[in-house]
Amino acid sequence: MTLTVPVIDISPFTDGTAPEAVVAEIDRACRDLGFLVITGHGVPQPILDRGVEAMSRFFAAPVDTKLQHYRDGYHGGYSEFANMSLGQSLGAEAPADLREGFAAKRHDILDPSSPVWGDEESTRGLRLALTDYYFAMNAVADTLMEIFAVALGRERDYFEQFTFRHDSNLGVFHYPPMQEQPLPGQLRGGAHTDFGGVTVLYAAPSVEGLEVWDGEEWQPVPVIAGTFVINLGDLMQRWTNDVWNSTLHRVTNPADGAWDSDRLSFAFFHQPNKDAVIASLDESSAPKYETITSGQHFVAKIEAMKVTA
Ligand SMILES: O=C(O)CCC(=O)C(=O)O
Ligand SMILES: [Fe+2]
Repeated sequence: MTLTVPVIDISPFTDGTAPEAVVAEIDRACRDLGFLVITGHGVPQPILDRGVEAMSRFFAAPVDTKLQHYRDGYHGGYSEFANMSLGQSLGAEAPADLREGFAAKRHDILDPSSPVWGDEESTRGLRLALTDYYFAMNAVADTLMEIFAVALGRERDYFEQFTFRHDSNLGVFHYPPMQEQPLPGQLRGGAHTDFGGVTVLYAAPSVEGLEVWDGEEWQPVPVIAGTFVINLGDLMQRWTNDVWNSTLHRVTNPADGAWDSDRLSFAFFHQPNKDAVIASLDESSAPKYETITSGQHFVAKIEAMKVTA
């Protein structure tokens, strides 16, 4: 049987009309590919639109302007085109991804003088748009963690103790129009699994390209305006002792005739508190992994992804 990416309306959980049904559907999806598309998430469209508008303007600026949002040695802010390789996180050499990005963690969002904002006066609009966006995603992640807790046989608020002072990363990625033939195997985003707990991805309206490996072939993730793609990261797979899955995915290049298209995506990588102790939540199986903190797990993963060539 081919596993698919289901589309799940989560509003019956939040409004209390049919929480068990939502929990059961999400548990199923997490056991299968660990990928799902959610509707009924309650995030107002204008918050998403403002984020898209602010980040489109940001990426359209000259590189010199964007580099004002970068400081050597500081994690976050602007990262130039093709300086990272998602594929490399799997351990082998892989070509750089055909994208540029911008990243902010919660401590950046809360600090107007963080290096990620560059010249605060001219970029205040960007900061405010991303602040609203960030906390909207935080709320979606909190709801998902409640659903996850119930699905894993815990109280609804179980994960709060692990996430209350999280410093999750919001990554915004711009995949520019293709200028030249890519290197062999070079993609907009190489095949990888996400590292953390759960990712909330918004890729509408410039959507096409995200694919998930179902064990046999690459499947396109359903593209539906106003929805989020949710996927589990490696930390959640480990935390559930492999009962749930973190699955390989990638962003493909546009077809030959569509090279002038660009693509924008927002990925909120929800990560538990740095000091959260991750030990198997599955009581029906012997633990397969050592206990680790969320912070240790993250650092090990991120180091592997840097392009060294
Ligand atoms: O841009 C996308 O649609 C997905 C990007 C992604 O998977 C990632 O950055 O982890
Ligand atoms: Fe990813």
